[in-house]
Amino acid sequence: MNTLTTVLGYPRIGPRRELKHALETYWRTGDQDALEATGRRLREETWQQLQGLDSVPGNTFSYYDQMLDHVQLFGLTPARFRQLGLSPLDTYFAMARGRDDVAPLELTKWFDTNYHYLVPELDGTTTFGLEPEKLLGELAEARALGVELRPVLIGPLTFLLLSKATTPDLNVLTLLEPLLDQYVELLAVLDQAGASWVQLDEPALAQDRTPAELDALLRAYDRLTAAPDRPNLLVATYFGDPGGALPVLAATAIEALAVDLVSAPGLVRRIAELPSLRRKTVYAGVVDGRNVWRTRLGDAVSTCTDLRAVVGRLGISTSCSLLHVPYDLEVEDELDPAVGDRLAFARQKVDEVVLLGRAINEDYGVLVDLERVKRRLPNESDLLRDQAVRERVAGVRPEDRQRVPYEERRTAQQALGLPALATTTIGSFPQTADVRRIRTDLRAGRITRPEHDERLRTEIRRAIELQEELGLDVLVHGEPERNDMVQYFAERLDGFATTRLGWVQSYGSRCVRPPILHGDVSRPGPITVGWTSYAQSLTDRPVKGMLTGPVTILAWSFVRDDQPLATTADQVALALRDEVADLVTAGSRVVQVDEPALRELLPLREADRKAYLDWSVGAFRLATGGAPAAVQVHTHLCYSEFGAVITGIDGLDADVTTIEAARSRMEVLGDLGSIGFRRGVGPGVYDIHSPRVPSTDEVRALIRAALAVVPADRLWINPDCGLKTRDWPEVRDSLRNLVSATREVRATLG
Ligand SMILES: CN1c2c(nc(N)[nH]c2=O)NC[C@@H]1CNc1ccc(C(=O)N[C@@H](CCC(=O)N[C@@H](CCC(=O)N[C@@H](CCC(=O)O)C(=O)O)C(=O)O)C(=O)O)cc1
Ligand SMILES: N[C@@H](CCS)C(=O)O
Ligand SMILES: [Zn+2]
Repeated sequence: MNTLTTVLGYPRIGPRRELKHALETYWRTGDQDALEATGRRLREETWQQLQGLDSVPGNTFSYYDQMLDHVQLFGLTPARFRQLGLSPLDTYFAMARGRDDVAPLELTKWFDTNYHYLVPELDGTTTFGLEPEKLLGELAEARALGVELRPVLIGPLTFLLLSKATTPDLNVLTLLEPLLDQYVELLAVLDQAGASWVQLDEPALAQDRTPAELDALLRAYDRLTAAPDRPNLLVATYFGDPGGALPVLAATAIEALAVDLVSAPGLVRRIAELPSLRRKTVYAGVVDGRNVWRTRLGDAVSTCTDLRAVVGRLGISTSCSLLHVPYDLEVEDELDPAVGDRLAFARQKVDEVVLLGRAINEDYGVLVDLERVKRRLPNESDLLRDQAVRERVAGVRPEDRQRVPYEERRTAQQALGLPALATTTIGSFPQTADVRRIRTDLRAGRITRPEHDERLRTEIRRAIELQEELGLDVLVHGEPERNDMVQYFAERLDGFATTRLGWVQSYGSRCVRPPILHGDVSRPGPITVGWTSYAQSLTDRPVKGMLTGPVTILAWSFVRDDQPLATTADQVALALRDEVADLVTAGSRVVQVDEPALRELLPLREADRKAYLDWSVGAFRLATGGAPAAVQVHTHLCYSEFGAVITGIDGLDADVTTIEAARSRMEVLGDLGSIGFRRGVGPGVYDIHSPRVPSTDEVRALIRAALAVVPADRLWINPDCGLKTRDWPEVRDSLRNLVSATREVRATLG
């Protein structure tokens, strides 16, 4: 039987971020026709690019987020949005972005990736419905172009487990049966509409699952496969080994299973032990959907050949959706060929899948081509090696990761003269179109480097003046010189390459261009010192030096896979350690090292977490361990639930930790309390994800809630995260309220 080819999903933001631009225009002008036309065009282009595959995934397009699409699909729009009386599209965007006094759905990390999804809300009164118009419209649209789609849905178990119970004590699994009623109906509707396959994504199976959850999985797929009118079902597991869920799925009557052999190559052996899989199609996810290295095609062919021997029918696929990689390497005309030749983006990965399919189907000519491609791949030892960096990492001593005890530092830092409930912000100020234009103008040669620098200094002056006027205690320079908090550093470190158009969706219309960490990392010279010193020269108040930490730099880059992440993290940490030293020499008394992604890289399974926290916390401490006692080290975390890394956060040993908390109404305080966190902490009191200006009353209430857990001399008052996505008027008003609420509460302290 011939081997089948597919990919599990595709990017949707557009090769030149067409969807981002269309969305932001729509939010400004309300031109729905233009937005829909862009959506249609992007879908058509995607289907064209996927034509060479045996099965083309559908429903990979979304105007904002696939989980949010399922909220509408299953009639789960919370009442506070329905009451707004908006059109379906505007209701959808209201859930994503909030509106006036209506808070949006929570935004959180999609597993251990840098993609963020909106969290569906469930409560004791939840009832499900079915609104399949988007899915049906797309099927018809594709069919008119001669393309048959395999609609991709989030599987029922993952959907429930990723949702949030908004009433206490609701076990979301109790909603499985009524939700399955809707899936059964949906399958019938899709069957009726001519879909012969449906893909159900169950990435939650890569996490530890309880027996009750595995039982729910069995019930779910027994029920779905027993549905009278349904397409064939492909269940996709990815981001890791599905563990105990593998035999459960194998025992159900699903027709096909997709497994991620990049993150879990050992699965081939486990699959061989399950005779029921000899009657199913198994898709081998051998092309990495999350990293940009070319597939080692020869190795992939051997893996696929091994798998083919133990399953009913072999399929070849990507390890997960290609949502997490950029569109097309071909447009990257500025990449060093020594790096570029080792890469494959989404389009190239589709070609790899097609090529592998042909090779497995015994086309020996293709195998010869494969070998040629393989030979062109540089040998791992050709990676940019820097002996000095390797020796320095090898020479790191435990004391390099250790500052003097906190109490000694606290005494030394009293020289900063900060009040109780010290106020600060997280770093960035609005990255307006004008600020971005400064960089674009330099790049296009419209302004000179000195003009560029002067315009940035003007931005810094504006940020410092505002902070002084508002009366903040520890200031920031506002980061106007940075395109992105990771890319900026990557552009200034050896061992990284950056792309021109390698955009990857982070959330909604927001994108990032993850740098490519391809060799040994070192710092040719100071990176941030000039801007920070300039800002400090404008004020007597302390200005924070502002760096991105080693774990976050790794998490938000595409990282070499030929050595342990721990080694790569230490290389980055040493570069940052030198930057900290230079900042201190230039007069910085406070240095912040952001680690918003500390939670993100946390392994999905408990058993792997300790080792991760050891090296990640160690890298942060190596970056900051050289700071003298009198220098106050801050760190900042956001975008996550922190419970699972709370001991890691403690282990960072930062003097002050600012952390997202406003959206979750200070949930993190419970976690900090549970470990007896004893250093400075700033739980966010201003939700910066929404344009809403928090009132003084609101901020005061959050400060009071925090004071119940953290004493005033260790409590910091700050927003949840940086202000780069906000406008100046909102920022001014919000920070004014933040400072006045703080002053009011301060006045009541004994
Ligand atoms: C904190 N977050 C971050 C994550 N990952 C990162 N790598 N960085 C992060 O900051 N993950 C978790 C969160 C996710 N949050 C965000 C928030 C905001 C953005 C964002 O705003 N992204 C921007 C792109 C940023 C950027 O690289 N800008 C460049 C390029 C600007 C540009 O678009 N230039 C145009 C020309 C414009 C002109 O005016 O002429 C062009 O090149 O065509 C820059 O500023 O120089 C976005 O627009 O989406 C991301 C993640
Ligand atoms: N210093 C960064 C942290 C974002 S997580 C900022 O303020 O944007
Ligand atoms: Zn943040």
